[in-house]
Parts: sequence; structure tokens; C-alpha cells
Amino acid sequence: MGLSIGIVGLPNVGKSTLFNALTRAQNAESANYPFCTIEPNRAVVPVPDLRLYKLQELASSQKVIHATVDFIDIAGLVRGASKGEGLGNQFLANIRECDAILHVVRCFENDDVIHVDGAVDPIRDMETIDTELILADLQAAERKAERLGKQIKGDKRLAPQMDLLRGLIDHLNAGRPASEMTELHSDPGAELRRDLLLITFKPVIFAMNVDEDGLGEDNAHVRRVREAAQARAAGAVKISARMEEELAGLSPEEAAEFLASYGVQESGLDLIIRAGYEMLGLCSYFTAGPKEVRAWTIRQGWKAPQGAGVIHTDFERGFIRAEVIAYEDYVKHGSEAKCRAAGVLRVEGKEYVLKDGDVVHFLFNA
Ligand SMILES: Nc1ncnc2c1ncn2[C@@H]1O[C@H](COP(=O)(O)OP(=O)(O)OP(=O)(O)O)[C@@H](O)[C@H]1O
Ligand SMILES: [Mg+2]
Repeated sequence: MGLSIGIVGLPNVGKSTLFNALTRAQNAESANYPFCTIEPNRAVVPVPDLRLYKLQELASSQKVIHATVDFIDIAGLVRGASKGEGLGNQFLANIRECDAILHVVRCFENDDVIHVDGAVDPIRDMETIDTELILADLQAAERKAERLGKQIKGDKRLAPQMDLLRGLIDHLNAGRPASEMTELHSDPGAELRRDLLLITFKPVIFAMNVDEDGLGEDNAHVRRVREAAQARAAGAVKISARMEEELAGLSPEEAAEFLASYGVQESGLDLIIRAGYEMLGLCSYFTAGPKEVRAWTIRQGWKAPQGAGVIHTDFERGFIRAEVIAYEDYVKHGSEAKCRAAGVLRVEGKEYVLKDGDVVHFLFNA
């Protein structure tokens, strides 16, 4: 399973600048990971993880394959997008399949960059976008209610589903995101969630786009967005999209130096990816051999067979056992053979819960 993140925001807030930086990061690594097909609005970006290089060195692997995150860029949403204003509405469908939403808000002043609503005001901008996303979900919910209304005549068992749907429509009509509707988080809500792919049910990370001056101390815009994000349990990451674009063209060493000159340690892209992993409860385990060292993305709490299924469905179906070495043990002892000799290679069964950093070898029946 990969992680996919849809980028939304008003026009001219820096979405494409950020997306270009992501695309350049993608191209820089494209030799190193499998899915190189690139759609114009999709960037497949490697998840930075230095542990992979350490394992490569120890296992003398030919190559490293990172886990990846898909980013999807859409045209800026404007007020009325859900009613067909602007280009945004037709693109909203593109982000329904995403796992999380990256909401870019403008937190930089610059008279040369026009703001569609006149002045820079990230809180007002957030509300504009939220409203459009809520309206898009409302449309989806109303269409579903129409279909369900017809089906229900032949099948009364659908009544609870309809009640839930009506509740959702009222909730969205009141201007509230689907994520705040308690009933939707329950088991009976699962079907509706799967069916409608509600945008406002997805976790949100705010990317607060500042200029270079804003990277040090938080400016007033950033402080307001941080507060608002906290109040609704959303993530918030301060970035400079323009600087990320420059960074993406540099070697890792040059990039580190460049960041340090602004007093920053980690690139905005890395912060965004990490925030996404955290919000969705994801982690990685590794496979390591002479051909390749590779990171695989799973959800925290997954058991070994389910995690094996990420590599191949046969691995899940025919799962026998897993040989597991914790990353720290692998590094400490230096090789699989030495780990085995030292007794830190564990043989685990179906009930084993995979941990971040496990180096795993699966045994299975084909
Ligand atoms: N951090 C930043 N600091 C200063 N200027 C920036 C920053 N990020 C973006 N810009 C500038 O803002 C302008 C708009 O950026 P961009 O084209 O990325 O917006 P967008 O959100 O993709 O707009 P649209 O929705 O119309 O596609 C560009 O001129 C860009 O250089
Ligand atoms: Mg754009």
C-alpha cells in the first residue's frame, strides 16, 4: 500500500510551486524506485529513510528502493467550485481516492503575487476551501440518497443506511466536515465512507507556505493557522514552496548546507511526508538482500501475514512464518548471518505484529 496525498488550496497560493518541487524530487530519484510512469498531475516521491542506505551497505545490495508517496495536484479551487465555478470542481474527483489532503495556505506577503480575494488571510482562505470541500461531499451524499431512495422500496433493510445518510446530509448542510460526525466513525458508517469517499473525512495537513524570511520565527499568519489546525486535530507544516523548488535540484549534501543557512534542519517535503505517515498511522518494514534493500509501507498494528501481502498477495495467502531482525540489531551485528548466530533473528508466526524498522524475510507456500 502506498500513501497518496491530494493537494488543495486557493489559486495562486503555491500549490504548483510545491508540486514542481515534488516532481523534481521524483525525477532525482527516478532510477531508484519502480513506478516511474509519471502523469502530469501526479508525482511519486520517495520517502526519505537513511536506514535504507545503512542496510544497503551491510547487505552489499545493488540498489535501494524507497517507499513512495503519491502527490496529486489539482487546479486551484475558488468560491463556487462545487457548483462548477473555475476548474477545480472537475478535479475534485481526482482527490477522492487519496488517503489524506494537503491544504496549501498562503502565509507570505508579496504584492507581486495576486491574491484572488484581495489580501492575505489564511483563515478566511481555509474556510473558503473547507466550504467547497463540504459542498462537494454534500453533492455526493445527495446523489447517493437519490439512488438509495429507489433501492429502499425493494429492500427495507437499507433503512438504517438511509438514516445515517440523512444525518450526514444535515451535518454537511450545517457546514461541518464529515470527520466531525461521530456516527460515521462507527462500524455501520464504514460502508458509507467507502462508498462516498468523503473528502472531508480525510485527515488534513496544512502546508503553511511562507517566503524565505518566514522560515525562522513564525509570522502572524503562521501562528493563526497553527492554532486553527490544532483546534481541529489537523497537521500543520511550515514550508517555503519556492525554496523547496530550489532544494529539489541540489545534491543531499548541498541541500543540507542550504537548509542550514536558513537555520532549518529538514526540508519541507520531508516534514510533509512524515506528517502524513504520522496522521495515517503508517510505518515501514524492510527487506534486504544482495539484489535490493527495500522499504514497504504498512499500517501500525498489522500482523505479519497482512504485511507480507503488501509484497504479494501470495505471500499473505500462503504465509508460513517470518524471520525478523530489528533494524538496530541488524546494524549492531552487521549481517543476517551474524544476527542468526547471536540469536537475535526471531522466527515469528501469524500473530506477530510487525514493527517499524523490522528487517523481514517471509516464508510462504506458493
Ligand atoms: N513561498 C513562496 N514565497 C514567495 N512566492 C511564492 C512562494 N510560493 C509560491 N510563490 C509564488 O506565488 C505564485 C503562485 O504560485 P503557484 O503557481 O504555485 O500557485 P498555485 O497555487 O499552483 O495556483 P493555481 O491554483 O492558479 O494553479 C508564483 O509566482 C510563485 O512563484
Ligand atoms: Mg497550480
